[in-house]
Amino acid sequence: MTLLSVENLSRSYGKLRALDGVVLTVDEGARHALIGCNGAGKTTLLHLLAGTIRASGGRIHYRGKNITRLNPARRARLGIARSFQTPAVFDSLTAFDNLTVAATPHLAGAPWRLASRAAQARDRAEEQIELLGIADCAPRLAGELSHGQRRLVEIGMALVSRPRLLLLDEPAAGLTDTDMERLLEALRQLPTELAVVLVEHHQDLVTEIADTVTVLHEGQILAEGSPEEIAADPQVAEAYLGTGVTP
Ligand SMILES: Nc1ncnc2c1ncn2[C@@H]1O[C@H](COP(=O)(O)OP(=O)(O)OP(=O)(O)O)[C@@H](O)[C@H]1O
Repeated sequence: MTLLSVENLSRSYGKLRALDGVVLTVDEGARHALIGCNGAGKTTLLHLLAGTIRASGGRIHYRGKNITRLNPARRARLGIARSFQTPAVFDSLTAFDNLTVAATPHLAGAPWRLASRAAQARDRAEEQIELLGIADCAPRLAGELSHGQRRLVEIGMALVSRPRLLLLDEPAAGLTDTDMERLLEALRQLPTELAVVLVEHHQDLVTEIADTVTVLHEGQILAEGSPEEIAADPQVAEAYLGTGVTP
């Protein structure tokens, strides 16, 4: 079933068409990767889906509702969560407290029932820490964690809201091999009903995680298919030629 559909989406910066007439469908529970050379428009598309920038044209529908003009907070309340290229965590809080803080705005119940909400937030944080396999990080200050651990904490912060759509911007960027293995394991454990859209340069991660890959080139969709189809697509290879990168 379709969760997200993007029609003719465009974004300009002055005269530059960073994104130009993009059409995209993401099903419930999909694992959808966005790839492309530097400057292809991947992060722009992710920002547009999260609502952190406005579209110059086109529409975004999420669960049948037109969300094109909704701000990020309203999209978050509808179940759209995201991570950033540089992990956005509170350095002076423990990993556990980061997740607890992130869970709090998403809890049901009257805002004045503070004790009950705090307990719920801690339960959610605990559950997520367990699922992501980061119990060793939980009592430590986020500022003292490795880049890869901070990345997992940030993904945990997105997941405690129990989203239906998770947007990940280059989750593997700058990770060591060990952290990469932890990230892959965490992504494999994500709930099957959760849809994930990820921007990623790391080919192994895309092949392992994605069921659909969309290739962006100069703001437009160049190709879409399974990771195997994309790897065999001569147009895609051509687009990457001269960049020193293979898809
Ligand atoms: N705030 C901005 N102001 C002006 N131009 C921008 C802005 N943000 C992005 N661009 C331009 O829009 C185009 C698409 O950028 P975007 O960051 O979406 O590409 P990308 O595919 O994510 O690249 P990368 O892999 O390097 O992160 C680029 O030419 C970029 O320079």
